[in-house]
Amino acid sequence: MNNRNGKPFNTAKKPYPGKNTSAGRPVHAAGSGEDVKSGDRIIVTIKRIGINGEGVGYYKKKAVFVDGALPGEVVKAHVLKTETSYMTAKLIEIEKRSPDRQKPPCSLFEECGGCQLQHMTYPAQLRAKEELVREAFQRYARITELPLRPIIGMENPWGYRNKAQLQAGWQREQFVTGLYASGSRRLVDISGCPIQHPALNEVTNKVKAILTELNIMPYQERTRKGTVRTIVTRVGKQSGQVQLTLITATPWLPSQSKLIERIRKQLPMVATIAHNVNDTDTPLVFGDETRILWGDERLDEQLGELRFSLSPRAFFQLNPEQTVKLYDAVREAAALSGKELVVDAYCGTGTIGLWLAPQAREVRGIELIPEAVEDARRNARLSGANNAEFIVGHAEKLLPEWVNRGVRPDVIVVDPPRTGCDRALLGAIAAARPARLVYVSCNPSTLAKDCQVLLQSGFRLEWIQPVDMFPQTSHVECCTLLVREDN
Ligand SMILES: C[S@@+](CC[C@H](N)C(=O)[O-])C[C@H]1O[C@@H](n2cnc3c(N)ncnc32)[C@H](O)[C@@H]1O
Repeated sequence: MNNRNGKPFNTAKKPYPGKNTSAGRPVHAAGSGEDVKSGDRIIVTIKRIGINGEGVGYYKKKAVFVDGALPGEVVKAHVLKTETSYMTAKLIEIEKRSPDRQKPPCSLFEECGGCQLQHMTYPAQLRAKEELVREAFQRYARITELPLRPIIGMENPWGYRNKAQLQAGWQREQFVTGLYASGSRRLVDISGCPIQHPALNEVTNKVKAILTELNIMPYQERTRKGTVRTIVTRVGKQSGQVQLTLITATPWLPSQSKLIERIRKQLPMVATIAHNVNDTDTPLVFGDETRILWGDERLDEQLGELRFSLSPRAFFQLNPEQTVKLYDAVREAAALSGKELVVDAYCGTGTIGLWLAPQAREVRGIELIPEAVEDARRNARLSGANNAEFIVGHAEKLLPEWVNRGVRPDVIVVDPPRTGCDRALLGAIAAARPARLVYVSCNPSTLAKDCQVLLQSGFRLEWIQPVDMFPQTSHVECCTLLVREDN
């Protein structure tokens, strides 16, 4: 099950301060020496924020995860589960409140699985994210003196998301769209999300109303009846145009021409209406087949000076404003002089490779999804980058093949999914011995684990630049520079 970042859902539950389900149970203070069982209440001092946005404290040296608690707070919590090395507990009462606590601006924060940190002021979120990176490197790479740069935050940390992916459902005799609640398949009806670009909220709501008028029903997993599974919208930051994709469980879309006509009339900002079919039970949002029903095949987007053209399924960074800052950090890390061969592994639509192409001799990108590679090639043409080529394949297969054939990149950039780099890829990087390795990551834990492997194969960690790509959530992106020890 994925959330709207296309990442696994946070399985932790949101807090319900004030609800006490353990009446009559003893309250233990930390270090009292008593054994704690599930159902007991404990008093914990929260030290930091965990990877899913939960508060982390310690009870007799055992980590306690308390959803909704903030660093510096002393909380009374109801123990839910005890394991050998950790416990999970539910927040009952805040005994000492953090000055960083705020009323979550979105009324759905407690229910919706999208954001984890709205109960924290933005400066505190940024500090917590730096701590997450430090903690990951301490835990997984045993590095305590980390060359961590201050995180780059946003001036306005709202309305930044350029893409919304909302599940369709049927509730109270109505067509609703929303996200699943944390750790469940319960759909939370969302008619306006404050971290999304306002155009996405408007388009989704109007499309939902048009579908209702035309009696086109949402698909329901339980009954396997209905049509529309997901409404995906993506907005171009410069143009304000919206690419709309309706994902259906059925191979057809009823009342198609009326649907197109009404969308065009009521939503002039929609530049593409696409239809994707997903009739599988997998957690993947998109199926294999996408048809353009009306309008442009691709959405135009611009990052800095570069122009991009995006097909409905292609990956593109969700926060364009912060992406420019992230890619600038990549450019600084790559320190190109014009003579280098750069490999951009996990290149998506070629954005990083093309950012670097003007300063490189040659760029080669590797990407698994053929449509994304087509987009990358088109983007290279749009940007006039005739020194960049993009190849479909697994990075962990292609790079080792190239290295075996004697290819020696000067700079390798990797930007893998949350699971991190494949071991075969890390081995090939070690064998290729690039002067610089730039590791872009959205998961500090896998970044730290992979860095530990790379540090053992002759690289030195120069710096890590965290960038807040997803304000209000617990996600943090990092650009990390590793250089060869012998350089
Ligand atoms: C985090 S995205 C990065 C995309 C791009 N660098 C950007 O900034 O937009 C990771 C990309 O890796 C691709 N991918 C996943 N596994 C891969 C693999 N084994 N080999 C090559 N690409 C892969 C995904 O399709 C996705 O486009």
